[in-house]
Amino acid sequence: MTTSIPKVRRVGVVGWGAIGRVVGSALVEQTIPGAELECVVDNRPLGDSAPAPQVAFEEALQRCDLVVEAAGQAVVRAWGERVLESGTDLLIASTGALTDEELAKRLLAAGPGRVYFTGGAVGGLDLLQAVRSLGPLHDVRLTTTKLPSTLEQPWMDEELLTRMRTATGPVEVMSGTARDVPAKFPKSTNVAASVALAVGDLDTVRVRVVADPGAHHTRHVVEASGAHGTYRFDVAHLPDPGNPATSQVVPYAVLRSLAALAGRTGQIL
Ligand SMILES: NC(=O)C1=CN([C@@H]2O[C@H](COP(=O)(O)OP(=O)(O)OC[C@H]3O[C@@H](n4cnc5c(N)ncnc54)[C@H](OP(=O)(O)O)[C@@H]3O)[C@@H](O)[C@H]2O)C=CC1
Ligand SMILES: O=C([O-])CC(=O)C(=O)O
Repeated sequence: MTTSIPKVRRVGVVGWGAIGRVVGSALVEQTIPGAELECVVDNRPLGDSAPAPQVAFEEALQRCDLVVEAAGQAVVRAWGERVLESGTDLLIASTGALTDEELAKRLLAAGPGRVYFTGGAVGGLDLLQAVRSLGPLHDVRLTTTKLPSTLEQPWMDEELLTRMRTATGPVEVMSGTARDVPAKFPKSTNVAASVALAVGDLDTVRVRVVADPGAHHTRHVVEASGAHGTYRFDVAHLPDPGNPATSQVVPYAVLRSLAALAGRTGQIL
């Protein structure tokens, strides 16, 4: 009998921010058996603060067999297909990029690398994806509530900005579908696209974005119903102290995804 030597995934982290730093540091500390940090890609020179070589994206494709995108939707658009065509797998955090359905189709068709999406800040996606096999979900709603400052966008007019800045309670800042909302809040509502990915339709998912000065926890409530049941997932996360637009749990969701990709046994799939 021959014993096969498990392959160690050589991981490149793109984006050395709230998510990337925690993911990269955990990989260096070998908390994910079968995965190690090979290199880091970021806009800014990181100097000694990165625990692995900082390289250009092209070099990361030579060195890695798995790239974690933790930089933003623009990076998925600019690099997604090239990563996959180079034979490197890609784990995406900025799922909001999938609201571009042409891009989503191209990513799913590209290879030989494989594309994956982390569940990120929202729960229940596995169950919604399973339920979808029984038949479509007719009514899917997501309500995301965050601190007003994390939701301010360049396209907002003075009236809305003033309303958000002077709010003493919850203020609805946008309602729309998972097709519209992640493009308007690219760093803050990727969860809407993640829910749409699970239920298989951007337009079915109705999204409300609420700014609340009392939202010391970021809250995502997913409610769904269909012929086979009703579902409700309600999460409240502490925000990352350095980047309150991102919940503290998100890098750990990425690490869980990496553990599954590295073949960790006992993993909940
Ligand atoms: N699925 C989910 O639940 C969630 C997804 N996200 C997604 O993850 C992304 C990262 O989140 P987070 O870590 O909190 O963000 P941060 O802003 O803390 O970090 C992102 C880092 O990526 C860098 N970066 C941006 N563009 C590029 C580029 N083209 N090439 C290399 N580096 C780049 C940024 O540099 P600079 O600042 O100079 O631009 C920054 O250092 C978010 O933009 C969001 O799209 C976030 C939270 C939840
Ligand atoms: O971290 C969160 O709670 C959600 C978030 O920023 C996103 O969906 O982009």
